[in-house]
Amino acid sequence: MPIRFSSCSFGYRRRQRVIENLDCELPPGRTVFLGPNGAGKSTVLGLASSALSPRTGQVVYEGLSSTGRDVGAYRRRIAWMPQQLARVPGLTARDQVAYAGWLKGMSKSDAWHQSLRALRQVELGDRAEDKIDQLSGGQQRRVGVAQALVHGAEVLLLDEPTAGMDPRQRQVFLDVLGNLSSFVHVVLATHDTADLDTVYDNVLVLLDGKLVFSGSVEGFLAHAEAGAVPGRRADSAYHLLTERSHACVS
Ligand SMILES: Nc1ncnc2c1ncn2[C@@H]1O[C@H](COP(=O)(O)OP(=O)(O)OP(=O)(O)O)[C@@H](O)[C@H]1O
Repeated sequence: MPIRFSSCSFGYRRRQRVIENLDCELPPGRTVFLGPNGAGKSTVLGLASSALSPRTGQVVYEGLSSTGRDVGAYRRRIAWMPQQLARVPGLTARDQVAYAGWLKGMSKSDAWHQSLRALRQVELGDRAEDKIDQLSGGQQRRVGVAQALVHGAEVLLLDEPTAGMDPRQRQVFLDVLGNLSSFVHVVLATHDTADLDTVYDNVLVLLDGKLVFSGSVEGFLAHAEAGAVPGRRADSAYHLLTERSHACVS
């Protein structure tokens, strides 16, 4: 599936360069996207979703460019859940999910029908008729995942979906990920390295807008300190990779 970045640069303001000449692929399967605050993860996901347009270079998914005349077809195949969910107060959870489907080009009746399926997928079928602002923060994030799932996209880009979830909600969410069809590819930005080896296939690590690691979970964990206990290997690998790369950059 890969979403391919070719010589991509992007900044939010003139002269700002958050991403510079990025050449990389977001791989197929389940990918966890790590990096410190401000590394540029949300920016990369925004570019991959086509919500942001690169200043130079291009982002391509299966021959479709994220900008220009391909953008509609590109967006139908890729779903994005940003960190800040756009909630419409007064709408029910189901209205909100159906609306997201309609925005992606589904007919009203199809979006309405599929919205309940998507809410059931995130275990919120019984809350479908509740107003969105009556749900907890973690439940609202699961509604956001349902919005990403409603139109049957091939790629889900999820930006810190488990932020603010309690351990039970987080487990529900991880089960949802585990139950997705193998035809759905996921790239998930997070600071959470727990259960990395049981949930994901691939790891990306971004630092100052540059990828300092892209590979399998096993390849990533091989960077851990020799003595790291099993539950700490992911943390150890992350810290060693980012510290080493910082030393190279500075
Ligand atoms: N709307 C914006 N306007 C100006 N600068 C921005 C904007 N959004 C992000 N930035 C800057 O771009 C850089 C990358 O931010 P980004 O949100 O992509 O990082 P991140 O890795 O997702 O961080 P976090 O883990 O904190 O969510 C940061 O320096 C940030 O200050």
